[in-house]
Amino acid sequence: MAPLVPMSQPWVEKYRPRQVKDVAHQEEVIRVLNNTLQTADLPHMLFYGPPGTGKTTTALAIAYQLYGPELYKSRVLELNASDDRGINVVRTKIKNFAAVAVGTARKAGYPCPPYKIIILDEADSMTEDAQNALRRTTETYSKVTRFFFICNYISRIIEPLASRCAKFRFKPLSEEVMSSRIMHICNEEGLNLNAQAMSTLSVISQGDLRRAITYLQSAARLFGSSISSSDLISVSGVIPEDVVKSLLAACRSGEFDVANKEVSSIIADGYPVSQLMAQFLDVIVSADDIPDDQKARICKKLGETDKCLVDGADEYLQLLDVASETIRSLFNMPRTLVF
Ligand SMILES: Nc1ncnc2c1ncn2[C@@H]1O[C@H](COP(=O)(O)OP(=O)(O)OP(=O)(O)O)[C@@H](O)[C@H]1O
Repeated sequence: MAPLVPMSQPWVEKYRPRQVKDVAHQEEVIRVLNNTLQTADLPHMLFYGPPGTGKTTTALAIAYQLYGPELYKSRVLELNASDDRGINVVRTKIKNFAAVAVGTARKAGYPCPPYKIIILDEADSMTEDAQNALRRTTETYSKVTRFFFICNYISRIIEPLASRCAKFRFKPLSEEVMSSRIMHICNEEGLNLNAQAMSTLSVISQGDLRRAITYLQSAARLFGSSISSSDLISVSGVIPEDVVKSLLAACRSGEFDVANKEVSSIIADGYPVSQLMAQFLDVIVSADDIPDDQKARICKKLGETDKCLVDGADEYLQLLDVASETIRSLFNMPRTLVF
């Protein structure tokens, strides 16, 4: 077995870009922000987009480039998902920090503007009351404090708050960008990842670089410096492709007993059904030989089943329901025809 790789710091932190210009794949956002950094006169900002695409990294980099290591701690307040998100935190912690004015400071190489920054990660998990209270706080203290709101879903940020910010959308990272960042980490950490493992990592991380780096570090910790595709699958909780394909093959047989046997075996093996459904959806959507109307029927059932699972329904019955509807769709059986 290859030697195990000693770990200390999480690699997502170790390889987090420190400068705005080093954030990959968000050229448009970075161009505008670099211009803004020249004047050091920032508006309130709202960064939104899928997970692991560089939103937090960009906010931290801007703050660092403005204040440098010495002033950073006193000028920047970071609040993330582990902090309380209710109205009380807005009335106390945020307000207390935002209200105190700061003067101009001089630190060589850093603009040190005369305002502070509050970075609110996962702002879309804040209650509506808290967001309303924040709206007033951002207005009242806008001369002395700038806010960076970070979220995945902009629709969950109340309009009066969103409209007070410059909005920046972060795109999911392309496979090439993910691969090049991963290659960089592999080179630095002395890891060996073949082309198949790289492609698997890209597929299972779905454009989320944080997830890709975390899987890579977990695999290195468990399997050493030579990492295979199956090592990555086993640390990711992703269901092996052949299990998903066997379920579809069983449905294609058109026989309920065959599908039921496959479903029972999947449940007995303990695979999480909601994850299986997500992967089954990908297989259905990308199947060239399934006509659109059949795909639509199966996708609708997957959506209904997903909701049932969230509400606590039985995994075996839900998976069997998906398999049954898949057979019905593939063989154009009317809904009333039940096995
Ligand atoms: N565009 C990018 N360029 C370079 N590295 C990136 C980029 N996006 C993500 N990363 C890497 O992934 C890690 C996580 O990124 P980050 O915390 O910025 O994601 P995020 O968009 O804020 O995600 P979330 O919505 O889950 O908070 C970073 O430490 C960095 O190593």
